[in-house]
Amino acid sequence: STGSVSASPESYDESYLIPVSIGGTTFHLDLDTGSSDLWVFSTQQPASQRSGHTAYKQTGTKKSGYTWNISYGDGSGAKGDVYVDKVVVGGVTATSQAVEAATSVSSSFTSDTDNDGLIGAAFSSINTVSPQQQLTFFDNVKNSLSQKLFAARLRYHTAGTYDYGYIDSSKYSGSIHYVPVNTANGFWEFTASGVSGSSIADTGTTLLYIPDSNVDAYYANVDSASYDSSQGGYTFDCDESLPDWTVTIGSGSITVPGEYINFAPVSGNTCFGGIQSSDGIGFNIFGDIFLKATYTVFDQTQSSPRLGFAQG
Ligand SMILES: CC[C@H](C)[C@H](NC(=O)[C@H](C)NC(=O)[C@@H](CCSC)NC[C@@H](N)Cc1ccccc1)C(=O)O
Repeated sequence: STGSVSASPESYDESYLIPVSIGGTTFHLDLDTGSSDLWVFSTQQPASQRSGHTAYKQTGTKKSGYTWNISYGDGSGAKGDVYVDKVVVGGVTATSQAVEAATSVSSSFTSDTDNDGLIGAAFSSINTVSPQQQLTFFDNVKNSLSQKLFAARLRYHTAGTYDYGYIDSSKYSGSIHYVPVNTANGFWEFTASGVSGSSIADTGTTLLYIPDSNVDAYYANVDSASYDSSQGGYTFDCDESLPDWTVTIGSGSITVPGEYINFAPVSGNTCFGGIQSSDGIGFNIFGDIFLKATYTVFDQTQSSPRLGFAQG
């Protein structure tokens, strides 16, 4: 089988949401290659905590005694219990998917009323369900796919797609360049030339986080840029045109247009940069600012997983 689903950006491309059918109800979820839990808002939460969200009514079979509890790098988190239900994404069906129903979520999830939860697409080894870890949607369906892969084509300020089971050559230029993935930490982790340390491809992270030295070198070419500790990152005049950022990954290179690196206004005519420091995180994070310039293939067709990057 194959399938394709639209990925619609929230304002400023903060995140990209896809329609997911769970037990016949459609939820708008953040497909997140940086985590491995499929969780949704549910009627088990206080009404005030789920106001404005589509909530799961536990249509599936409860996995008694199973719980989950996840924390994210931005300090947000959620927890709850576990059901098994039918999940459909872009026409691709998992008949018995672990659906993690929230009993509580942190305030940033409550306030983002476009988002009804996350569908994790990192490796199942970091799924948080206890006493037995559960498989991601991709792990559940990959054997049924024509090819064991999915591909992200996120776009700048407009809807993109996630393709399942096939590569759409109309969505990129040049060729796809593949690099090996280290799965030891459960992420789609790879090495990028000229960027020290390990990097992860994370569709669920908004910005591009790279080491201080790379960040400083980039903004040295932006006259109005400075590090603003009150905003927690580099800011600059919204009207200043920004240089492109190019990186070599394996045998290919990807260029992020400067326009994409103006993330959003923070106050008046001051804008917040899409490139920020990864120091203190433990990984570089190639989030949406980078991914929206690419066609990225999350590939398990070989004996070991690999990532493919092409210019979008
Ligand atoms: C503080 C938590 C650390 C980062 C770690 N958690 C993780 O690595 C989790 C799985 N992944 C994440 O926190 C990040 C990757 C961090 S790099 C280590 N990706 C998922 C995140 N963007 C999902 C999200 C989407 C929208 C709003 C908020 C959050 C842990 O549990 O130990």
